[in-house]
Amino acid sequence: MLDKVKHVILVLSGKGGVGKSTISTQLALALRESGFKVGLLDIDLCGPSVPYLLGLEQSDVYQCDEGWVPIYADENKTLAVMSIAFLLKSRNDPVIWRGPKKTMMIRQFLTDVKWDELDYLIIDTPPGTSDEHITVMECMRDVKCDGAVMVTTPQGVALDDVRKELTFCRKTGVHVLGIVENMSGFVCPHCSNCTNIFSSDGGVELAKRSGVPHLGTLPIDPRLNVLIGTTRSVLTELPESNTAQIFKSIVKQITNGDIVNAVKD
Ligand SMILES: Nc1ncnc2c1ncn2[C@@H]1O[C@H](COP(=O)(O)OP(=O)(O)OP(=O)(O)O)[C@@H](O)[C@H]1O
Ligand code: SF4
Repeated sequence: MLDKVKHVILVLSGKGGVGKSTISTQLALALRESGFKVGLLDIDLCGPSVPYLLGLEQSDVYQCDEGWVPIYADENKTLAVMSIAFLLKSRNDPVIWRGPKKTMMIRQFLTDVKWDELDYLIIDTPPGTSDEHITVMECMRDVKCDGAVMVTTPQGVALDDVRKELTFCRKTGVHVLGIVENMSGFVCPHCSNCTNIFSSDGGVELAKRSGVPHLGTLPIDPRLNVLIGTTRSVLTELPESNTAQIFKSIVKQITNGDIVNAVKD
């Protein structure tokens, strides 16, 4: 049930392991810190890691007459979380459902979670352009989805996959809000200097060439990993860091509505 949800934002990546779940989670937390009521829906059947990232693995979800009730990550109920992982007996259980069951589960997840009033619902999707992906996109046609934030690393292989993903979005009619380049350079935990280990600015270039906004470039920041297993935001924990400033800027761009309108026009 998305009728009480004002904005829906998908987080996509062409490839696994590029930081999609980390960005979905920190984006949700950053939106919460900015005063919004937020939901985070993890439908990454390949690796549903949101409960792990937020330290909610032991939480149990239950079903009421109106659907699944999400887990609230805080007392004020400003962050509601639902993940496919909550339905697995153990975090190590693989999701071995075949196509139709997976598809049905995703559809149900998009329609049968009892979200309260939310300003933003962030959806962490499976990577790539698989069947599950197509299902998500199809369902999004019926939902007032603002668009997708695309996550990539700066390397060529990841960028190739993002290119495919951009084409996929165009074909399925999902607006692309912009590209976030992740793991671009390494922030030294001692002196906070950022060193470009691999190539850099690949995401920026791709955004420019594709005519899609570049939302920000995040370095590999080992301090982000300290936040794993908590519901703490980089905005409150590392307020002076470049990483926090980038998340702030992404939130600003998403919430001021310009990019939503720019891509829709
Ligand atoms: N900017 C970053 N700085 C430091 N570590 C990061 C950063 N982004 C992601 N990571 C780490 O990289 C690993 C992979 O990230 P994550 O699980 O978010 O990727 P993913 O794209 O969601 O992967 P999957 O496709 O498997 O779901 C995690 O251990 C995460 O903590
Ligand atoms: S980045 Fe700075 S603190 Fe880190 S290893 Fe290099 S000189 Fe030392």
